[in-house]
Amino acid sequence: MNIQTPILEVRHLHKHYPKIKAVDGIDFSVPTGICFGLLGPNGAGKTTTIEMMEGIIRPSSGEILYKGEPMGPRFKNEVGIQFQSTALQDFLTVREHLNFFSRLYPKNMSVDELIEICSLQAYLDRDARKLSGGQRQRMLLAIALVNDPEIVFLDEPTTGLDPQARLNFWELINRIKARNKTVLLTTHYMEEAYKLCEQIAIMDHGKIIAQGSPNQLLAEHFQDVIIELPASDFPVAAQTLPHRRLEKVTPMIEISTRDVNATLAELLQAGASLAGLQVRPRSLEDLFLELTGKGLRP
Ligand SMILES: Nc1ncnc2c1ncn2[C@@H]1O[C@H](COP(=O)(O)OP(=O)(O)OP(=O)(O)O)[C@@H](O)[C@H]1O
Repeated sequence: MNIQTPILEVRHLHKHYPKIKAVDGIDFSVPTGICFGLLGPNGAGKTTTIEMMEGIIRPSSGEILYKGEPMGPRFKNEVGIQFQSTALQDFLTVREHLNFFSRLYPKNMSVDELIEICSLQAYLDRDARKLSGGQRQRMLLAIALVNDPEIVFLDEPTTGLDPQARLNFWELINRIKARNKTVLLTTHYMEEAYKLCEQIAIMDHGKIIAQGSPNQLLAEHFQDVIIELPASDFPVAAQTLPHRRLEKVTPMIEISTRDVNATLAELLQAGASLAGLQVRPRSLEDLFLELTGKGLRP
């Protein structure tokens, strides 16, 4: 493989159902060794896209290339897919699951390595049905890695996990990346995408509406920063500042500014208390809202 050849390339990909264009002509490429995030609101077409890339459903038209060639048996041997928990066998322990799935592939990562990477030491003899959400996701990740894949597909792997379990899972993804594996991730969590992904593509209505590195996209779309302060501290005299109320989320006011000093001076002059004030850069969540007009809540 030429060093420049992306590990995966999607060209003019469509998936049309009788009543909907689930995926409507998308193009992107995934360089080797990065974490690539596919983002979008509910129904955007992420799962349909990822399932075509995994070879689970057939595109209506377009093509997907693996290492520059149409997907074939080589791809099947070199891909790892994190299954949903329904793929687990009743009554088997974590160790038994890893042994069971390892035997299905000619090429393996050793069970000891899987245990180490996915931090499963403490649960090896536990019945898989008795694992917490975070522990189950770690075991499913280990199963996705049994064939020592070059590319790993993770479809919303942290949905429903508590913040600590999500943080633990991010650490595992970083361990996988450190082994030069490519990760294809879908997520509803913008912070997750920002922390893990070198590149993202944002989908809506079956199309890609933005793609690039998170920081590059933020720089392209925003030149301002946000000043946040409690709505109760926002004086009437400052209403001319460009602001928006977040009443539905928190009783806060967000003020967009390119000149923080000038805006702070204006707020003080209008009699605002700055005690509860925060200044933050624009986030991927802001970008997502701006591009799709929708909040991201799993
Ligand atoms: N087999 C199918 N038959 C008909 N319509 C489908 C089928 N699969 C998906 N769709 C529709 O295609 C659109 C895209 O669905 P998809 O599951 O890919 O979205 P998504 O971005 O993964 O959403 P979510 O974040 O909710 O998982 C949706 O409107 C969905 O209802």
